[in-house]
Amino acid sequence: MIEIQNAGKSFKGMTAVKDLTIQVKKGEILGLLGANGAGKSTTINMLLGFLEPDSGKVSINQLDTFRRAHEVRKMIGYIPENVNLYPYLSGVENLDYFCRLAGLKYTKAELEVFLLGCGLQKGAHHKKVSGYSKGMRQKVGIAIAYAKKAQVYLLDEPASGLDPLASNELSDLLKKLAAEGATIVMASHDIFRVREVCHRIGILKNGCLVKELRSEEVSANELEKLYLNFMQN
Ligand SMILES: Nc1ncnc2c1ncn2[C@@H]1O[C@H](COP(=O)(O)OP(=O)(O)OP(=O)(O)O)[C@@H](O)[C@H]1O
Repeated sequence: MIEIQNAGKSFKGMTAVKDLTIQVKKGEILGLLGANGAGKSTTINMLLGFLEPDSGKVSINQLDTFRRAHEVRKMIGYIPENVNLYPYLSGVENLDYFCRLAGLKYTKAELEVFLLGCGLQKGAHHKKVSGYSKGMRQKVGIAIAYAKKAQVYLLDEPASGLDPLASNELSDLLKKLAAEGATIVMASHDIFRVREVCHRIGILKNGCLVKELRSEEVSANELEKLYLNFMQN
């Protein structure tokens, strides 16, 4: 369970996140929408324990994400917009390498099951990652988190630059992970994708949560109107 309670963060006197309170339960997907500079990445960086909030509390499973960063990060899978992998290693070799770094050793067959479970087709498993599309690299990134048995997935702009099919596959994968009990936060500019994949949506503006709603409460068009209204006023 993710708990952000009245968290604030400024950089050189400039507010990035202000009095932010959000909870995300096990099995839930929260989408964070907001314009450039709204505070989405700062929120994710506080959850990752890279940034200490100036005020308030940020915790995952009741552990302070900054003070207990080492323990907290073991529970987290972080998937940035561009997943960094070793280009001259295959998908299986990358997964094996990152699992070993985390102290986990799996057989080749087990690694392949993780990759398949995250949607990477068998034919790609032993090909060099340098030839992978962005969507394929993302699947490996998620497989790394999955193999680490991450309880929390934090995704920053995951659908950006993905073609509709890859983006749709990513949505299905996130829904599957949530159904298995993962807690997921996804920062995005993609209103339609967020509406489609997330259970709840938070709209950030100038570091403040200006609106929180359940996806089922609005159609994609209504969400877009609502979002634009907040951005313009
Ligand atoms: N390390 C930093 N040093 C100084 N200012 C920062 C730093 N990180 C973020 N900021 C500022 O904090 C504010 C919020 O930035 P943040 O990156 O969290 O927004 P965002 O919603 O993720 O934006 P984007 O959609 O462009 O990624 C911005 O004004 C940004 O310039």
